Amino acid sequence: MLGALDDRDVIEQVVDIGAHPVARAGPERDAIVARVRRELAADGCCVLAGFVRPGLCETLRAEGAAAAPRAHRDVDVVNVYNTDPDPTLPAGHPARRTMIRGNAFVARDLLGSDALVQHLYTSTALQEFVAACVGAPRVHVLADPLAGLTLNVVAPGRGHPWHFDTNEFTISVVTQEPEAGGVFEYCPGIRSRGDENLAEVAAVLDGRAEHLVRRATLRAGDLQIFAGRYALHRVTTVEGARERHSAILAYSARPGVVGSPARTRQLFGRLTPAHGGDPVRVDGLLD
Ligand SMILES: O=C(O)CCC(=O)C(=O)O
Ligand SMILES: [Fe+2]
Repeated sequence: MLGALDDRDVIEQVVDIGAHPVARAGPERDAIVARVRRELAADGCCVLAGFVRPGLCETLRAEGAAAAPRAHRDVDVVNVYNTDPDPTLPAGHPARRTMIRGNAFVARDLLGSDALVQHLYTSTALQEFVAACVGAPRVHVLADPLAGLTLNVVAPGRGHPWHFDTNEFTISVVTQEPEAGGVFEYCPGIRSRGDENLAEVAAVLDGRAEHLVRRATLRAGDLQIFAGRYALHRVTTVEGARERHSAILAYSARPGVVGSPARTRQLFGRLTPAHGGDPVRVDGLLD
């Protein structure tokens, strides 16, 4: 399908670089970076529509669909922070609100080492572009062999409930659209490094804060850049017969980021030797 891939070629072969000239530094890439930064500053979210070449969208979809049965499909009871229940917290605290997590992740090591999305994830050119977009000197793939790159599988009748991400920024590509539902909803910047903003988080969970909720239309092959550590977000219930699949490419400005053992077990049902050490964290928030 793709010839031998030198790193820079990945972007040129996979991305519709006519529409999105992001492969090399220069004025054209700068213009896209400026747009992404504007949208991230205003909204915490930017969608580059038609990022993947149309001819490769079916490859991405088929590779995802082939991997989807390997998702860890435990239906969990979670809170927005994905932390353990803490009965010492006051009754109105958002961490005490539980939800059903109906989505399931395929871990990176089960996606197929030669899948298109693996090449995209490790592409230096994509990382340079992402770093420029998020204003970091560079970004790193996670040191986590499971969570760095995942396929998020949301089956009909299920949703991915409100949550915050562990990493500051996430890049994602829907690889298979649902027939209906499965909408990405988010509340940009609802919390910050120093402020959990518990009252508004609770209001969103209670459905009392529609004014804070935005919706992104994500079509297969679009690239979404999303500031998910500080934005509460979810995928609404998928309707119709088809699963919703999205590839989640997690990067961090800090090297060595690995998920906590508890979260890793929750998401993937297992640990690897990489999950033994002291986790590198980017802030002191609840999760
Ligand atoms: O599948 C998506 O579009 C969002 C997934 C997400 O929020 C996550 O994996 O943390
Ligand atoms: Fe997320």
